[in-house]
Amino acid sequence: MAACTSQHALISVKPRCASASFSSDRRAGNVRFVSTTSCCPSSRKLGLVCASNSQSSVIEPAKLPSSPESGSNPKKSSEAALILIRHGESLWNEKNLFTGCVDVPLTPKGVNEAIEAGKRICNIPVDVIYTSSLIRAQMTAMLAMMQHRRKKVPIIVHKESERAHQWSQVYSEETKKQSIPVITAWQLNERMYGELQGLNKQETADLFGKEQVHEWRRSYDIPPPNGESLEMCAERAVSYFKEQIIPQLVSGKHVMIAAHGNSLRSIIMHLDKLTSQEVISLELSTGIPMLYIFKEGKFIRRGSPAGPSEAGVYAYTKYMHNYNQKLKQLTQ
Ligand SMILES: O=C(O)[C@H](O)COP(=O)(O)O
Repeated sequence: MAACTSQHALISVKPRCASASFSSDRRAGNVRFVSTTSCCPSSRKLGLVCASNSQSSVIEPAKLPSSPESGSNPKKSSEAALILIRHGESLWNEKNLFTGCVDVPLTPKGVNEAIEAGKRICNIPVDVIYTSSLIRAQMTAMLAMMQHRRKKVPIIVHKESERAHQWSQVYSEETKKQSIPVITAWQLNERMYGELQGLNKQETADLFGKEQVHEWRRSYDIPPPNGESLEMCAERAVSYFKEQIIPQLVSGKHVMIAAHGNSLRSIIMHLDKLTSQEVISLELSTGIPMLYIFKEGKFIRRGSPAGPSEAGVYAYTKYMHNYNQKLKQLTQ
């Protein structure tokens, strides 16, 4: 099970919590604004609230989520899962270097984080995966999906040229049903860090001052030198989310997005209606999945799904519970 290793963790990764306070309403709970060095003290739940079997606010049953029968053509449903996951630790995270749009792979620790993340979401239906165009997000998505109980094969969709599209066609409907399309989009990339890319974060703070560097890293509208502010990053990431991903959820497809600290911060800011002040304190740990339920046009934050051996995400909704039952039958 992943642990709260980050000094600033959005999410409690303790699998069970005494109470649950799921809400997309930013005023409703003690979610998301966290800065602590201790790991998950129950009195100070970090960010998201975890699964609990005693969860009482169960969403009404809906149609089964995509199942083997529905294949790549899931039925229209009134409820869809949205999983957000920041990539696991990269080689430059490890070295404390500003990374931005530089395409750096995961460390072994990052690989493990992705695998652990996969275990946490292994029971949640996934019909389509979105990742950035950067390898660390793609590795994370793939490694996480290797853990999924449904055992569908994630396949990157190549549309960069007509030939790439043609040459990657699959000619078996059955095989297609056993696949999950992975759509890569530069719009989900990390914010472009401009002239900070490749610099050491600590040395940059020593040189320019802690406050200045914090402003570059966390303010909403102040860009680092020749780079993107969070606002600029949101312009492309949130537009993409609205134009490409929401329609999938509306059609009942369950979506996973593997992306980056800042592209996801901008999406969460949108989902949770955070102000530009509030988003300053929003921190995402590497490799921790977050779950939202999309229902009747609204996003309901569901916390970090617990691992397979703990109280599962199926405690959240009957809909998920039904999917889980079906999955059990299939994989027995
Ligand atoms: O691009 C980077 O350096 C990190 O992935 C995110 O950096 P941040 O914590 O400074 O936003």
